[in-house]
Amino acid sequence: MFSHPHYRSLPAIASLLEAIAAPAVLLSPDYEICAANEAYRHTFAGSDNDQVVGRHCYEVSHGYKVPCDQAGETCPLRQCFESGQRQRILHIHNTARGREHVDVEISPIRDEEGEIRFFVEIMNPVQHGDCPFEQQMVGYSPAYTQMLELLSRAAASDISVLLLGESGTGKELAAQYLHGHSPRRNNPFVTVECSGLTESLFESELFGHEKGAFTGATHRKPGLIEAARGGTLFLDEIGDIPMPMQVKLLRLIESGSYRPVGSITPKQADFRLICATHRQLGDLVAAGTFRQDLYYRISPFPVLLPSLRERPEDIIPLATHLLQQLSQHRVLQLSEDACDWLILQPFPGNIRELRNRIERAILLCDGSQIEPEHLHLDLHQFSQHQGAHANHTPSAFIAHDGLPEIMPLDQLENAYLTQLAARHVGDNANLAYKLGISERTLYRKLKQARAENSSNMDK
Ligand SMILES: Nc1ncnc2c1ncn2[C@@H]1O[C@H](COP(=O)(O)OP(=O)(O)OP(=O)(O)O)[C@@H](O)[C@H]1O
Repeated sequence: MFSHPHYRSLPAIASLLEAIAAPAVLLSPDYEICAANEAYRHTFAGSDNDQVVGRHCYEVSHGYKVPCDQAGETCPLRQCFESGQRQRILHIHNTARGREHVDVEISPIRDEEGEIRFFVEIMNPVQHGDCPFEQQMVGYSPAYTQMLELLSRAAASDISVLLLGESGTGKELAAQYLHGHSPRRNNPFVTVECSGLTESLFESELFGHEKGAFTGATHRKPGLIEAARGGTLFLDEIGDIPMPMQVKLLRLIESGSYRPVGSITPKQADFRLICATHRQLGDLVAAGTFRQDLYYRISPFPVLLPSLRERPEDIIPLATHLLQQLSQHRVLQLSEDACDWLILQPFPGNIRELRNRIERAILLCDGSQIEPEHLHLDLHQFSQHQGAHANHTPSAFIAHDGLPEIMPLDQLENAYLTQLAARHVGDNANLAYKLGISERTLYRKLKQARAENSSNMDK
């Protein structure tokens, strides 16, 4: 197979591959694996060299029968061949440990005439095996993979990252990921929750204060900037910082120095900045409530975290991961019905809402299988009953103070079900799930409610 003159240097290149700690292969332009290092063999085929050499990379890494670009993915080898340059891309590989995101880096190897003869491909796992379980990020959808690729590109540098996304999409976890994959990972990761901080508290918390700086300052207190020295400062909900504090933050970012409250000597800061917000900062700038200059300073590398609605295929892998994480002393699994129910949910609270549902379901489930009824309990239903979302609440029986009028329970149920059924036409199965009853029971109750309503009208 390797008798062609181009393959003469193979043994030398193969032994060079062993000097690379990450999984690495030598590929031909026809996607054939010509040599593989120990780490690659261990990751993809146990330890037997013959199981990978001579096979196609797309077959071993992905289980595909055709190259990645013909399977709807970007193929790094093809891109490298066409551009003649090193390429980097995030791919999901089927390893012996399961599906994993890997940062694929591929470089061309040329002969004396400058023709590309081989490619060296190095695969760095994106998630370190030593990452604590609760900090592991799960997801395989294209929207999530694109986001993860941006994070892994930004992680190695010191660039300021702005994490944008709805509440519960994983912004704080993404900030921890950035820190954990950065050269600063052995130094502190310090979170500052910006919403609700007053100006004076913000200043003394962030910059620290000297002894006697204000009444009650009985000793010198180092601020969070000092605590983050050499590490990462994560400003969560930065869109909530009032204007006067924005000026101070801007000064800190621009000059890299700050003065503790009550001190005249400036101190040098040393942190990598990550900010997050669920707000549209552009709109806040337009409305004049967020400084444009600060916006530009914090957003050289914006990353948008997709909502769960945009990645429905990740709901079950996430639910399974959270179940494993939260039920450590029990062996629990999701029933098929529970999975079917979960993927129908809109999840306005994103992964945090999914997590809350799983956490409650673990407590409500006595057996070993989580069923839809364990997942139903819904905060929105409570708030609807409290009149918080009066537009979703059957108005006929809600009094001005938001509480239901006192009326016989069966009438209340009839009125409630009649209005719900009118709003969910053709969606009885989902409605029954949400109400925690079978579809047949819902049908029976609705029939009864309609009969009673019409007999009341006849009276
Ligand atoms: N990709 C993921 N894989 C597994 N768990 C995740 C993932 N993303 C988020 N989570 C979990 O979802 C929950 C919410 O995440 P996180 O607190 O990071 O969201 P957030 O966007 O910062 O929310 P908020 O805007 O409300 O502060 C956490 O329990 C987190 O561990």
